[in-house]
Amino acid sequence: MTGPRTLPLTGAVTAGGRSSRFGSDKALAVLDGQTLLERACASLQGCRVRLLIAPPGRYVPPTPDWQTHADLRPGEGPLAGLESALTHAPPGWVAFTGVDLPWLTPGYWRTLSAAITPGHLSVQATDGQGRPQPLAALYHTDLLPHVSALLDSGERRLRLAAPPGRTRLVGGFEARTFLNINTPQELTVDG
Ligand SMILES: Nc1nc2c(ncn2[C@@H]2O[C@H](COP(=O)(O)OP(=O)(O)OP(=O)(O)O)[C@@H](O)[C@H]2O)c(=O)[nH]1
Ligand SMILES: [Mg+2]
Repeated sequence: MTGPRTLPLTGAVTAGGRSSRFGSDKALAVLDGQTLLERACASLQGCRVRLLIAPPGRYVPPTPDWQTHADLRPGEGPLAGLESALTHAPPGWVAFTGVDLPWLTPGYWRTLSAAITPGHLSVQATDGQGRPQPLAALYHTDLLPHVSALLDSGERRLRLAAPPGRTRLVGGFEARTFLNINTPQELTVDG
């Protein structure tokens, strides 16, 4: 899936995990004829720059225009994946997600992009319970020093990547948007 580069963002898919709950590499698990990695990348195909954050050589990106970059500190979780994405992205906004949210769409990212406002450094969707979704969010590259400082201090929680006062929250999404695949059973639940 190619199409016009309509989103003035860097798209980044973090795929450096071990899929320990899934039992095999969940990035390569298939849903409706596409791997989870392909589905995540497809939602971001309209971005100007596309980054796959994973060990080089682990995956063949869905199209050749995805640049693969390793973590700066491997094995530390998605917050370290975000650090690598913010390091390798050109200055500006990064649409960041994982491989395990198979129902994200280009329209999802357009909605978050439309909510970018001066003074904010992150735009995050909220689910039906009002909880922010940091694994399918926009982050500004200006957050890099903050994210690196968190990691330096031993912090690993992705939800701390953006200070609440600098985060714009957006609600109103369909429930299945945030269905997250951690086990093979979750893949068989129809979104
Ligand atoms: N770059 C990078 N991405 C990661 C890392 N750990 C997890 N991820 C990615 O972050 C997303 C969500 O992580 P998890 O659901 O915890 O995935 P996981 O760590 O592979 O699975 P579990 O081992 O079951 O926790 C997935 O896309 C993972 O590939 C990491 O150390 N580095
Ligand atoms: Mg994990």
